[in-house]
Amino acid sequence: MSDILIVDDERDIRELIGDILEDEGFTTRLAGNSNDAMAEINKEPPALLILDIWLKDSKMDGIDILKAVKRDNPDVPVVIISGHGNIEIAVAAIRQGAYDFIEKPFNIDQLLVVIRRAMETSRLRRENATLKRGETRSAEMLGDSAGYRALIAQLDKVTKSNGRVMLTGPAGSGKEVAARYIHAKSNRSSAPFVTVNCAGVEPEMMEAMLFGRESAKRGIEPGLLEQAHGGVIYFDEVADMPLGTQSKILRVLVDQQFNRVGGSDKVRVDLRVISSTGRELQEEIAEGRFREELFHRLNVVPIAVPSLSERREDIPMLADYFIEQCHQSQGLPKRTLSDEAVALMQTMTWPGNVRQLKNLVERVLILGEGTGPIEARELPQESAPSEEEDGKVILSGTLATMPLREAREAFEREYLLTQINRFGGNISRTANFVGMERSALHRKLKSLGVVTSQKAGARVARVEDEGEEQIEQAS
Ligand SMILES: Nc1ncnc2c1ncn2[C@@H]1O[C@H](COP(=O)(O)OP(=O)(O)OP(=O)(O)O)[C@@H](O)[C@H]1O
Repeated sequence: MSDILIVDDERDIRELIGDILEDEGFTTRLAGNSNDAMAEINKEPPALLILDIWLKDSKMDGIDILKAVKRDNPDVPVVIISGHGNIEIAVAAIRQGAYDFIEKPFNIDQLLVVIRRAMETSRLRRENATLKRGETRSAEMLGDSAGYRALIAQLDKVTKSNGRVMLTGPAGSGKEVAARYIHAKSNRSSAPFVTVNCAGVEPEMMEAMLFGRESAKRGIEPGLLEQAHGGVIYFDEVADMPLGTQSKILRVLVDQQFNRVGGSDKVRVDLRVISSTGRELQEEIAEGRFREELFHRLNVVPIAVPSLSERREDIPMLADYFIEQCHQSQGLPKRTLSDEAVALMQTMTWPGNVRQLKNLVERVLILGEGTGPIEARELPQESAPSEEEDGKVILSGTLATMPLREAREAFEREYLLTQINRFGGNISRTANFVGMERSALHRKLKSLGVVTSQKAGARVARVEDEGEEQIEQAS
């Protein structure tokens, strides 16, 4: 597909451009007014449209044609030809979705560079759209909890604007999924969504990757910014962007244009920028690791993505969804979750958030026992509470699956056994510490089936009906 439609009311110009492009191996069609142009487009949308802004003897001017094309054939790149001194109109055209503009009088090399780049970007965009179709399932966003619904309400508010969004939240909470949601619901949804993994790229490679490269030997290699033209660029973990690159990105945000590495021509891009961070950017600024000016430019609309522990109600729905995904993509058994397994999952700590849940589901399905419901014993038992959870009670897996009365008894038994052994079996000190009368503690221990005994010089506390020593030796 290398068919280019050239629309210009000056016959000499359209024929000149046509001849140049034919010499370069493109097929061209020509139109001298808006009626002919629209007829050609409706007959067969071209691979590229070169469009003069001012069209004499026409019902529509170039901007009207541009709008019609962007409405009906948004994938067709449009290069505007503008008369000298009409730069504002050309910039307005870019806002309407034109790919780029060239000013009359133009030289042939300049024209060819712009056209090749437009064709290349359009090809990448089609490829990206194909990839995206395959990816849409994984970008699906699920939930029904209050925290999730509040997030969706905020995301919905920003989809129709062009405002820069900063998504904050812990690792694996779904920041990228949220960014893809904004893109999919915006009027840029048919244009690319390009992720820049700021943490995963060597600082010295970052600029070539973002801005592209230009050299006599290898020609033009468009970078990610160019590939995202018209769409969304997502800076994942923006705090990891090297300081030098931060300054350059700041310039791009101010000027809306940049040079490729090794190139002298300015490249213009129309982008919506979404960034994410799991770190506190104010701290990074205070430490001199993040540029404050860039922060203010990127942080126009801050949106917090809740951690999984702030939206525990969503866990069953998410787990079912991941089971279905594993079944579809890897043929793993489509198991259900037992009530105990759900209760355990809803009380566990999830430092890795939704990603951790997804990985856990996959692991259980791979290693699991048969095809029946997933049982609590197949899930990892909670390790010691982390420091972050300081002061918060972490339920052990078994406790979480019991009715309150039993859970309370189990807790009291465990708690008192621990205290008695901590105080070397001394009931008075234990009673004093736990805040009970000595006699009341005795009665409590009895009702819980805990006996204390002197053995080998140390007092040990154990649960009577299990007949098993809970703690081998008190200190
Ligand atoms: N609401 C959701 N519904 C369905 N899947 C989700 C949801 N949130 C996250 N996921 C899945 O969890 C995984 C992690 O999500 P994502 O990559 O968006 O997190 P992140 O916050 O961007 O992580 P990081 O900060 O580590 O890059 C992905 O596989 C994603 O598909």
